[in-house]
Amino acid sequence: MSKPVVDLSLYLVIGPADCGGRNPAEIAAAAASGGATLVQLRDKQSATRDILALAREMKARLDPLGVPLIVNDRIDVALAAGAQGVHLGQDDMPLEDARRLAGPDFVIGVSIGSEAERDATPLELADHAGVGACFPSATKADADALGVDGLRQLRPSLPMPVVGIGGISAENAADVLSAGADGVAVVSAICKAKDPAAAARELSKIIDKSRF
Ligand SMILES: Cc1ncc(COP(=O)(O)OP(=O)(O)O)c(N)n1
Ligand SMILES: Cc1ncsc1CCOP(=O)(O)O
Ligand SMILES: [Mg+2]
Repeated sequence: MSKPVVDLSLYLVIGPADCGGRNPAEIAAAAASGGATLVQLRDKQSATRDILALAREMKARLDPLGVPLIVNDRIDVALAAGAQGVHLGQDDMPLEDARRLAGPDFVIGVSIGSEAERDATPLELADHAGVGACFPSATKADADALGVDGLRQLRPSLPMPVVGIGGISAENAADVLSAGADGVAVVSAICKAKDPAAAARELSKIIDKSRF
């Protein structure tokens, strides 16, 4: 097996808490059909076996669409579900341990929110970085907002592809890309939309346009 190709352009981060009672796996599949290029299951509350069951359902729906699945925080769940990768923040499992457990072909994303976090991270062990919060986020109220200027400042010192995250919407996605991000990661902009596929299509158009 070789390392899956990951396109960070439109990265949906999603879990039961974001979906107002709708099925996260259905929303993820709708978003993928609308142009989401990568999906992260982020469930901070459910029992392990429920997270695993949801990861399996998501993977079964996303595989036929060619969209990889990343699991937030839980490398055990990611491996058990056969997901393509894991996302680890600064308080999660250290990258050295994750890489040793999962091997070279597993996709590992890391959160970077400041120069200090960058300096404390073995950057060579991560495949990509989530940088944020770009803007204040109701989804993760404890995340300090860097602003696009913070992203612009950090970007040149990060040797891997970067996705901006936090408070990103159709109104500001182009600013995040012009600050140097390779893609945008969103929760609310898709999960809270009445029509998640249409929301993904709109973001996807904005991303395509801002590349030319
Ligand atoms: C793509 C992406 N970037 C950053 C994060 C945040 O990770 P973390 O700091 O570990 O916070 P939690 O999401 O675990 O609350 C992310 N999940 N995805
Ligand atoms: C997981 C995460 N990490 C930094 S901000 C954030 C939440 C992003 O959610 P939203 O797109 O709704 O602001
Ligand atoms: Mg985390």
